[in-house]
Amino acid sequence: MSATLVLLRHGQSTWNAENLFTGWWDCPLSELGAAEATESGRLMADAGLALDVVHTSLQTRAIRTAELALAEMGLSWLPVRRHWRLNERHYGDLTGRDKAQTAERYGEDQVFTWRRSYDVPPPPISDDNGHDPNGDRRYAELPPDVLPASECLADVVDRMLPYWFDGIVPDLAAGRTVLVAAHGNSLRALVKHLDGISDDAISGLNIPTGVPLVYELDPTTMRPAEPGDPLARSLGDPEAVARAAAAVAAQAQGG
Ligand SMILES: O=C(O)[C@@H](CO)OP(=O)(O)O
Repeated sequence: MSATLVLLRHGQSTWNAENLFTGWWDCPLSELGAAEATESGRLMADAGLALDVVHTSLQTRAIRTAELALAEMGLSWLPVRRHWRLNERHYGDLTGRDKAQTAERYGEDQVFTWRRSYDVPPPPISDDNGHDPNGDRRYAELPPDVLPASECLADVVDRMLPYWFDGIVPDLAAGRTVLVAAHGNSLRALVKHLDGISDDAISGLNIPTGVPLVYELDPTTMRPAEPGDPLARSLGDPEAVARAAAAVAAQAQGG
């Protein structure tokens, strides 16, 4: 018997559609994103996935994606738990900036380093940013020491893994089929752990919106029985998934 884990990046958000760095900013799904979320539910139902429990971040786009997918599956009644540790990577002072304009201003190499290097965080969010999410009430009880001002992927791995081990693994160990609805970079962090991807190689992984990734885990190790390409675990048309991943990679090309 294996333990089944489904990872789902939220559908396109309004800030994805506008090509803005989003991070912890709480924008909603776009109309297309809502349709992607519903379609992800259809894909999971067609794949015969009998979900038992759902985990989401504290961000509306992931929460709504799970709601729409579950509604499509007739599973709106499932128990759901939410945690800030599944949030998107905090984009620091890039939050709210246009990705292509940022590449024009600082160069594509610098922006690639900020977006996809493992251990270089963007500059910390500044007082004049205008889109500082940290004062939101949902984070009011977080100790100041864990509230980020900016995060690289290594930071996300460090703050996400405690929730993986303490919040999600116990569900899998109890034999539950688990859906995690989260974000491009919090899922890159989880996939890095699960598939044992190196710090260098993870920079080449881009996860498309609204595509479920299905992991069959060895219940002893809670790692995939067969490590491999995370996108090869996608439900849906592989060519469309590859095109969508390439489009994510290209979001920060200058004009
Ligand atoms: O803006 C963001 O928060 C993320 C995901 O949408 O973007 P990127 O893919 O550039 O890391």
